[in-house]
Amino acid sequence: MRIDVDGVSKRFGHVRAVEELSFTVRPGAITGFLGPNGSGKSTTMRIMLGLVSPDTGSATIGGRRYAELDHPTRTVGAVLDTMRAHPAMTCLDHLRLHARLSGHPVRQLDAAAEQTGVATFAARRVRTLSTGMRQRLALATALLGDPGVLVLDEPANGLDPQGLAWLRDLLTRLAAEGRTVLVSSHVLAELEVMADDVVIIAEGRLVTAGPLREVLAAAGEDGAPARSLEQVFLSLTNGAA
Ligand SMILES: Nc1ncnc2c1ncn2[C@@H]1O[C@H](COP(=O)(O)OP(=O)(O)OP(=O)(O)O)[C@@H](O)[C@H]1O
Repeated sequence: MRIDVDGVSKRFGHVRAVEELSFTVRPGAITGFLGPNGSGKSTTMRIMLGLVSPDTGSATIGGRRYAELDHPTRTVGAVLDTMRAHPAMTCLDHLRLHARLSGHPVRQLDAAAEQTGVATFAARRVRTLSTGMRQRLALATALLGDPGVLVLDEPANGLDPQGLAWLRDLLTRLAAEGRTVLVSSHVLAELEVMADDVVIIAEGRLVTAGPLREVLAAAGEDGAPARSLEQVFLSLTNGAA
């Protein structure tokens, strides 16, 4: 399923968070979503998930707005920066609760816990988790519905090098299964290794979007591609931070 962001604008008071933003995210690939702090990435992702309504434009998943999806949690899994998990609950109880609320089968819970490594600390209470463990639990929650689309806001946050390698493998596998994977991150070196496509925004507006290789080639000089995604990012978003 494709994600289509079409002419989206959103203001919060006098802050223009997103301005006339349009791009698509294709299935079967990892799309890196980049932009300086405050450039509108989280707002755009929240609009995709129906948590924020745009002033103009629309964000659709497989042609439908989130609120119009027949089975939202079976269609889209999300990791947002603000996962609410009760600190006194164990990871297993947290997953059970979410699975029950959304009507997902128990076998899917087991699969999500295995895939994310949560199975190894399922009996721990949420308040005792490290940042990386919380990220894994958030991902497991997102995967409960076996969704075809994943919208992940900084899932690499707080992961150690092993965690980053694990996340890269997991997302690569999920995309290879034909899922649509949109992932925001400030870890450009990591995104460069795993992303097939990139969408770069600054001050709420699109800077560039397309296959990573083409974006690197277009930003290069004298016929040679740009050296790194970081180089492209810094030159294209210069002064926008
Ligand atoms: N609920 C809100 N009320 C007021 N302003 C908001 C709200 N949500 C976001 N903003 C503002 O909108 C702009 C875009 O914020 P957003 O969180 O979407 O950026 P971001 O690219 O995800 O940033 P970061 O990389 O720092 O997470 C910022 O100026 C932010 O302060």
